[in-house]
Amino acid sequence: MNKKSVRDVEVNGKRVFVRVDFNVPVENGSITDDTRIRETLPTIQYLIDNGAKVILASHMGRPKGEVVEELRLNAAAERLSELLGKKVAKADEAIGDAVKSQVAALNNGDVLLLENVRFYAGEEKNDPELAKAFAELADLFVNDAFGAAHRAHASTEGIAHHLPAVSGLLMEKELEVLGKALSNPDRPFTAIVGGSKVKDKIDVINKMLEIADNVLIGGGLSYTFFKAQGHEIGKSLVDNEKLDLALGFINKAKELGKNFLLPVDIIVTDDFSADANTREVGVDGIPADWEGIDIGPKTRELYADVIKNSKLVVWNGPMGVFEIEPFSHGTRAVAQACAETSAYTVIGGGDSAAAAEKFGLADKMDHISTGGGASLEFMEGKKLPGVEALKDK
Ligand SMILES: Nc1ncnc2c1ncn2[C@@H]1O[C@H](COP(=O)(O)OP(=O)(O)O)[C@@H](O)[C@H]1O
Ligand SMILES: O=C(OP(=O)(O)O)[C@H](O)COP(=O)(O)O
Repeated sequence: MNKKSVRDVEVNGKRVFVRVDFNVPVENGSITDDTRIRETLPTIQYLIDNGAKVILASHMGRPKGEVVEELRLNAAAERLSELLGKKVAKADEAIGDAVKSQVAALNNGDVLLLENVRFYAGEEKNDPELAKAFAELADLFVNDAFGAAHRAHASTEGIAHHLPAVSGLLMEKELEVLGKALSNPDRPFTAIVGGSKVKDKIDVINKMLEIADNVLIGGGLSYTFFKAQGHEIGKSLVDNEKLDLALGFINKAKELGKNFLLPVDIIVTDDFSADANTREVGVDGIPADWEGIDIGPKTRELYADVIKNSKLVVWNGPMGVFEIEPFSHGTRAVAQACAETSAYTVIGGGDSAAAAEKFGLADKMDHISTGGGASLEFMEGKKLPGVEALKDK
């Protein structure tokens, strides 16, 4: 990576403002998945061990500039305390005199978590005044919030204009792994793109057609391709405005000599529920009043084979409605193949990460990104503002 990391600067005795992404799922006040908190431990522990005064900041949810009680970061502070085996102080605000006093009271190695930065309207507007107020709390800015790196907000981008700014260790790891896939992939390189909407995945499919050897398509976005090819798709998900684009991708793959695979069979259903009727059909067999909901067994085998013969696999988006058990087999088969292959496997956050977790296969993957939107934008080849703002090496 060409950006400086926390290891490249002196932190001893310094007040260090660390932007993390503690935007974790919470149900009834309890955190249901603390992956994003655990993944920041190397950076926080490094700073503690090296005598920094650690000031953590994060967003949670989308409170739109107002205080929303359920979106306070108290549960995150408690979980972090447990994981570090050390008291983490929690501020009830993110700027202001009370916070300044709490920062002034920090000893080397102490940790303070500020309140949700999105309680301030200036955060998402990247307001320079708010960025300055954050910067005044610290001597150094460390960005470890890969999950929010695609946002140009006051605590991810603005603050970097007022303080020396470097990456944290999680940010560094994410950029290294995803960056290698983009710039110097081991081959055969297979990209798997699924999920619900074509429009969300256009740029990533386009980029993958250019850099990968195999592009496997699944999930709801397949049906736009099928319709573009003239197949009956019944009530399946479709984006009628993207039919030409879908055909364009098929042609582009041919021109570039890429192996672009669409499902060869499909599970269809007459209702979007666990006890609905289902059938396995070929791509020409979707009944007019049914919808495609998962890839079929032949496709599962075909895709698993490609995955097993790859050296690098990048997966973004489920193959079907995996949240409902009878429609989860395609996504499970892809996850299983990713778990078994000797290829280096990268999961691009979001629903595919949730699926791998649900099937108990998460620890068999080589890298699961902590950023859904961020990893997608990165894989599309876009620049991430939270990274661009950091110091070059
Ligand atoms: N055939 C399908 N029809 C409707 N929805 C689908 C289909 N296949 C997958 N989905 C849905 O797509 C959603 C995930 O889409 P998306 O957000 O694009 O993925 P990701 O978060 O991995 O990028 C899941 O909730 C899944 O149920
Ligand atoms: O959870 C997040 O997004 P993700 O689900 O796309 O990874 C990040 O914390 C960014 O949150 P945001 O999309 O509200 O800016």
